[in-house]
Amino acid sequence: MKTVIFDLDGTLADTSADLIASANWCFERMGLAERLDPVTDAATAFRGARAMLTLGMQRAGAFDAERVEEWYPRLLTAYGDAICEETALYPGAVEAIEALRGQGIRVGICTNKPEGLAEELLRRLGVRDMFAALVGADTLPVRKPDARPYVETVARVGGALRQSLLVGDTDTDRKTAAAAGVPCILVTFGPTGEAVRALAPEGLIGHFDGLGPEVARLLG
Ligand SMILES: O=C(O)COP(=O)(O)O
Ligand SMILES: [Mg+2]
Repeated sequence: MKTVIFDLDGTLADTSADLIASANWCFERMGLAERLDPVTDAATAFRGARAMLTLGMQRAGAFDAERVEEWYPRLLTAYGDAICEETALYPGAVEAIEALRGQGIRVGICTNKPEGLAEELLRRLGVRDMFAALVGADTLPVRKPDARPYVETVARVGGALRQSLLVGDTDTDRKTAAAAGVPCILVTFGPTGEAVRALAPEGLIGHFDGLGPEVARLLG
């Protein structure tokens, strides 16, 4: 009944370039000269569509919360049209997940990407069938860091909460795991690097090679 639940953006896949391209598509149409950078603004991309819109508007000195909400669905539509141009799974992700599955460990995805976009991306990456369940930002009325999407993902893969953990990349994942009362492994290969240590996760991995040993240590 051991279960490992994965975040998607910034954890399983580097989606930053395609996310930022969709934000820049919006800024162009909004008449803003500001553009986000696919490398230096990657951490903001992993915080999602609203975070990217907010940053671009703030930098342009044109932040407007209503305008963020107005452009949010447009950004998602643009993103959905070009969701897998530059996006790639992180090295070793497939092998590490297959190894967990080979040990009978259940695996699922709990993401703050809207469910339809997450389903589409995983299909394009050819890995949707590896996961027994996927819960997205709009699957339930609440999203991470609320514990409910995580608890629901564990239930949908047929796992037991007390023998589960979350692998993620941000403080949202760390808070979600804490709210659910389960361990959290954070990845250090993303744009925040070793600084994720400050979030005091129960485990850290710098490469997917390290996942199996960390899961064994934390779930026994
Ligand atoms: O789109 C977001 O807000 C982040 O998505 P994630 O939860 O898969 O990292
Ligand atoms: Mg993430």
